[in-house]
Amino acid sequence: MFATMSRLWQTVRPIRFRLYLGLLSALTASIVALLIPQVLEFVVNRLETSAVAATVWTGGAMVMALGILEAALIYLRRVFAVAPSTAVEKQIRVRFYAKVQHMPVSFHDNWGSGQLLSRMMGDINTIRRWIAFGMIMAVTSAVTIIVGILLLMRSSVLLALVFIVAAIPVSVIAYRFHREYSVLSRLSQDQNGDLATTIEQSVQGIRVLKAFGRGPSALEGFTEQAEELRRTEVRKATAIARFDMFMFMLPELALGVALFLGLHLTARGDMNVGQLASYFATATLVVGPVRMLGMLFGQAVNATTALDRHYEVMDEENTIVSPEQPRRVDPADARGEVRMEGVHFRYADAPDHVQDVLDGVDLEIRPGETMALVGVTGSGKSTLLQLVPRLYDVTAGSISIDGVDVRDMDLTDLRTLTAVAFEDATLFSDSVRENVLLGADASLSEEESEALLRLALDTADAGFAHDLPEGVDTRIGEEGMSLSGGQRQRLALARAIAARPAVLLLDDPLSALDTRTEETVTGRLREVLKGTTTLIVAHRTSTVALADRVALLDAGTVVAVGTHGELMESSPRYRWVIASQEEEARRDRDIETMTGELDLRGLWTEPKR
Ligand SMILES: Nc1ncnc2c1ncn2[C@@H]1O[C@H](COP(=O)(O)OP(=O)(O)OP(=O)(O)O)[C@@H](O)[C@H]1O
Repeated sequence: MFATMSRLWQTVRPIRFRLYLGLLSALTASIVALLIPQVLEFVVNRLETSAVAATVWTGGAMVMALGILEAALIYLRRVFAVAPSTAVEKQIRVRFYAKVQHMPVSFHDNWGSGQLLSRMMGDINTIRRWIAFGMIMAVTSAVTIIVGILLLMRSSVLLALVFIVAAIPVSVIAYRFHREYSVLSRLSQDQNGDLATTIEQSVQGIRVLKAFGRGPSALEGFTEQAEELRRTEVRKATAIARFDMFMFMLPELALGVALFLGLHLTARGDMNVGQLASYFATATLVVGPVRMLGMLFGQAVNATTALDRHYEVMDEENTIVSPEQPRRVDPADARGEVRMEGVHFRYADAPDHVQDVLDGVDLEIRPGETMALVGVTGSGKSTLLQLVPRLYDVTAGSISIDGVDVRDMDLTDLRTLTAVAFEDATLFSDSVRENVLLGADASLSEEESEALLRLALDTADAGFAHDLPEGVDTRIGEEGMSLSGGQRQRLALARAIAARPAVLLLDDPLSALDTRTEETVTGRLREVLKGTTTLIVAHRTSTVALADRVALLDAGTVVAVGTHGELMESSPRYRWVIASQEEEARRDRDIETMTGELDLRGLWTEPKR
């Protein structure tokens, strides 16, 4: 806990001064509150010797003034602590977002999105509450208790000892509570993250769940997860309730014993009435922070857990970064020659006995050439494509563009040189324009951007965007208009084209298009892509036709390279892969026809007589 908290102390460095001021205000407010019993003692003792009215007036005015001062200081504590703590919260959140953004794809393969979401929202919120309130109040309560006990000693050492003795079981109970609650707090926050992942997956996969009638079983699974979290929360609440019970009971017991002893001492004349009154007023003020310390202890444990979870992500090492001294490649002068030499790759979670997905790939794509990548499903085509812009790094061998190893380039340069269109087209909740021009040169003038947008949409046969309710300014994506799979794919393709890269990487970008649209797009791509080196994963023979040459990927290596015609003649394996792809395409077409017939029958209704 202390190591984590001292790390937090480094994080709050920019607002430390204001936190000190907040702490000072809170401490002064507590001391002011502790002065009130001293006034009480003074008033009670003076009543016997001085004029009653004057003493009462003076005492009353002093208590009121101290009360107002205490309230003003509490206000100041909030002013000093709350605003800067929200600034730190924002800073922590932005850094977390930046970290998650910069981490390689392999990091995201391992982390559930719900876990990241709950760390980004819930945990950081807990940390902010600890900075703004918990941290200051924990110190203030501890100081109040210490000063309070010193004042109690001033009234009576014996009676103060009663309080000190009560602190022994409190610390034993607090230690045991800490051990139990830390485990429960971590469990609950992890379960919250898992629950968020489940919600996110169910919302994203709602169509699949509905289409396969898996809604009830998904609900069952979710209910079970929610029940587990509920059980953890109940265990947490029980632990807090038990701890709170002792934190309430022990000070009250101490007060009871002190009252018994105090009255006895006063009756014997060892203590005056003023001292007794002051003792009990101070004791009542000390009891508050003791109880609060219990609550704050729970908050400290929650904050430590939240911080540990936060730092777990922040401490993850980013393996895909720009080298310290990158070799500059000017995207404007790039020829786009791609060379792969002895490329090996295996996913981090692959079992030891499994062969590398890419097991020594050698391939050269000439400047301006369009190369199709063909292979059976799972042969590693998408994986190979992702190695070029370093979404993953090769585990051995090298990939170079224009003779420069991609790992020696600045990442921004590399990702300006390359653009990818994935099969699974991701669009953001933004306008068509913003989505398509996402990777476009930011220095283009408005007219140039417009022209580029038009060219990209035309090439990808995405002219439908102009007919949307607000044309290319129509908001699409999750919070906007829903588009069909083919429309989404065409926009993703337009986005890759608009980036005007030297190396274009297309992961089966036409799979959701019907044959006729695919032909149109293929023809236009041929024209526009003249001069752009293109590596295209092809599942359909019609896409292969787009390519100047084809590479056949099999068992982790490139086993044949040549034109489609050459390979059809020379490679039996290629003929077999193409034949299976055509068979698959024929089956898809049959299914399309069958669906059409079914639709017609469904739509046809008996005319009313
Ligand atoms: N993120 C990942 N983590 C672990 N293994 C993965 C990951 N992505 C893919 N794989 C595995 O790597 C192998 C190659 O997958 P890849 O997607 O590259 O094949 P592909 O040839 O593109 O397949 P398809 O034609 O079906 O798209 C597969 O066995 C797959 O299970």
